[in-house]
Amino acid sequence: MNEVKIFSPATVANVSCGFDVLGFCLDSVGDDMVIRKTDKKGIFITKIEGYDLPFEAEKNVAGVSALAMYEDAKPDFGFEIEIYKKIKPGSGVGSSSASAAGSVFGMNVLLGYPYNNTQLSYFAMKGEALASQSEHADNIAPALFGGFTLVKSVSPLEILEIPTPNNLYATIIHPQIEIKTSEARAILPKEVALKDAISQWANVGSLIHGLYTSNYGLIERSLHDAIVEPHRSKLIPLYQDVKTAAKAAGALGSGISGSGPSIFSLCEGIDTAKKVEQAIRKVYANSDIAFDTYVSKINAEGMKIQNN
Ligand SMILES: Nc1ncnc2c1ncn2[C@@H]1O[C@H](COP(=O)(O)OP(=O)(O)OP(=O)(O)O)[C@@H](O)[C@H]1O
Ligand SMILES: N[C@@H](CCO)C(=O)O
Repeated sequence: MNEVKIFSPATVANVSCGFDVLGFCLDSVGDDMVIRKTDKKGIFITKIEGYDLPFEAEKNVAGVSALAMYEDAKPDFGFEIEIYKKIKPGSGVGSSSASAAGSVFGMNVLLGYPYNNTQLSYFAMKGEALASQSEHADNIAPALFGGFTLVKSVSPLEILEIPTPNNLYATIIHPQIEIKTSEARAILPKEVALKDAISQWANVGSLIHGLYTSNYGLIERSLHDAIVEPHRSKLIPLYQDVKTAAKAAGALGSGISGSGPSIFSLCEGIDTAKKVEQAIRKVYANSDIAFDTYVSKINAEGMKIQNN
């Protein structure tokens, strides 16, 4: 095979209590990418559609992750990358991760699958670091593995797959303002109070238990963030109003998606997810901020090959 077309999904990182460690994969939104072998050695980004992003491999997250893998694999040919970007950069649903993970996923297919998903996550993390100025894999892991993932450690990289309850849906609202991950990280405190840390790790443990046992009530009681949300929520207009409206419409809970500005709500059942969508649309409809919304099943598969 000389060319592979892929769907590279959007993802939600943090999931309220799991800053930098938890994430899940979305089904209804993602980028398309084409990766092709070339006779000329090296990594070449030859097409970018949708958003204005750098073509130089060293300045594009897709190129940085591809170069990291290329230097390890040392093939006697090169790769051309085309990016059809649908996920707005800086939207909080893993735009940079979709590109960073997509390029290495496609290259791995063309190389005959020498790397497993954890090794691919390692290369993708190098690309993600260009965007956020820190190595974290909470968007990359769900994009590559699908479903919910927990990044137990980045060094050495260890990723756990968490089962997804069948009837769990996500509703996303994306206010059209840009928040750069690097800036949203810079405002976070360097130290946290012990009482907040206790509440946070209790919630991470109980959320994982709720996901394993499809206990929606426990998932609901675990979707809290004592550490990051108090700081970042100030960057998102109408954030508390969205949370309140989503809860009143039946959501299990809501939180900042990644570093924002998107806000996710987890819901039991598609009907509730759609009701939540209508409710949160009303919050922003009364403002002068443009927004879009969507409902997505949790994508258990992650990246998809689209070749016939
Ligand atoms: N291929 C790419 N796709 C998206 N962003 C890229 C790419 N290459 C470089 N970038 C840069 O990365 C930044 C966007 O990444 P950032 O992590 O801030 O947003 P995000 O991925 O949407 O957010 P989050 O990680 O919170 O979900 C922008 O500055 C953008 O120019
Ligand atoms: N865990 C990361 C996700 C965004 O890349 C953050 O919240 O900064």
